[in-house]
Amino acid sequence: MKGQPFIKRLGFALHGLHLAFRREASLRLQFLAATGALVGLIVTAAPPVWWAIGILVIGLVLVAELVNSALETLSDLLHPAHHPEIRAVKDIAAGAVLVASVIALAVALAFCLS
Ligand SMILES: Nc1ncnc2c1ncn2[C@@H]1O[C@H](COP(=O)(O)OP(=O)(O)OP(=O)(O)O)[C@@H](O)[C@H]1O
Repeated sequence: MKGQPFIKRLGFALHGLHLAFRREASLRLQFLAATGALVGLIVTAAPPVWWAIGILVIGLVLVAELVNSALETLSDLLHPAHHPEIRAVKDIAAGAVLVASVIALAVALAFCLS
């Protein structure tokens, strides 16, 4: 499947986003939070630098959540039974989402205090 045209690869990526959004409640929640953050930037007429920072941290959280979802899906397919290493994979991926979310909260706090 290597060397597909760009439009096809774009289709695969959009399919992945659609699947993740349909399957993962946590991604839908993060998306809702991201929408809330963008509305907050609009209503406060935030300066461009805060838009840039806000969009970066929103992207960081959503990307972490998408990678976490992909790893969960792969783990469940390859090893549906309980295994300490599957637990490690899932917990580390969840840790990545936690780190991204704490960074996003810290940025939101800094914005509120600015
Ligand atoms: N096959 C497994 N072996 C060992 N531990 C597992 C396994 N599946 C899940 N776990 C443990 O349960 C936790 C939750 O796993 P699960 O796949 O339900 O992820 P989740 O974060 O609840 O998923 P979602 O993001 O879809 O809500 C994992 O972080 C891990 O600690």
